[in-house]
Amino acid sequence: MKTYSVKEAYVTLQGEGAQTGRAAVFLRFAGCNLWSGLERDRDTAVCKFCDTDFVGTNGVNGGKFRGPEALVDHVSRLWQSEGRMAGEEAYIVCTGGEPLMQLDEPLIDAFHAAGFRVGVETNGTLEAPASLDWICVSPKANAEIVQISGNELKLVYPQSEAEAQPECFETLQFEHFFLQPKDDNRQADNIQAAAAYCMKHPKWRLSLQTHKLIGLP
Ligand SMILES: C[S@@+](CC[C@H](N)C(=O)[O-])C[C@H]1O[C@@H](n2cnc3c(N)ncnc32)[C@H](O)[C@@H]1O
Ligand SMILES: Nc1nc2[nH]cc(C(=O)O)c2c(=O)[nH]1
Ligand code: SF4
Ligand SMILES: [Mg+2]
Repeated sequence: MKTYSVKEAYVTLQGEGAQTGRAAVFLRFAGCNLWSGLERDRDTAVCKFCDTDFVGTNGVNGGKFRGPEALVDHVSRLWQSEGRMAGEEAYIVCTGGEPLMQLDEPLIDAFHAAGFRVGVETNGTLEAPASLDWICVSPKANAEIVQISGNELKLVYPQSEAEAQPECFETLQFEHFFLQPKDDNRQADNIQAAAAYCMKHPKWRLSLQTHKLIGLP
């Protein structure tokens, strides 16, 4: 039976994109195909600006889970821990790392059977299962995008490479287009640049990482 490696899992509010403010279990899978996660490899990685520790299974509520049922039980317990009910608004966001390295149809089916709707945050380099309820693709320069449709495209901005400019993505099949300012040592400038771009190009909306503003994980 397949073993899922989870860095951490916790209930928070979705901080980004069109579902901002929605309560969800964040399920962070370990590992990514665009960076080892080790600081010594950052400069040579395909994706160099990651704001996340996704290495190993030692985070809060992390671990290895044998088979879909074990992981669904774990997530259901977290969702129900503060009186939230299984059912209509139960929501899980699968992220990472790159969740599509591990998230498969049997796991999505099991989440659905437990009453969850299932979203994913992906870098778009792997095809997303069609049974997902919400697909957020965040393309990265120098990484071919194969998942070219979904609910939202959320581009970290700015990325200097020509193939990662907003214009490259705006004909893809998404309902929402967001620019998310890159969180690095130039964050204030990046916010201003993203805001200016959105004002000039109304197809794009600004996605601030609102969880970071209010101290949520
Ligand atoms: C940590 S990634 C995990 C999911 C997937 N690997 C991906 O890249 O979409 C979650 C989201 O955070 C965004 N992100 C990562 N580093 C960021 C940073 N320094 N500033 C702003 N957004 C960032 C990603 O682009 C993605 O939308
Ligand atoms: N609150 C909160 N919202 C998020 N939306 C996407 C996130 C991610 O890291 O995938 C994230 C995250 O790490 N925390
Ligand atoms: S693809 Fe996502 S998880 Fe992987 S290094 Fe980039 S931002 Fe981080
Ligand atoms: Mg995050």
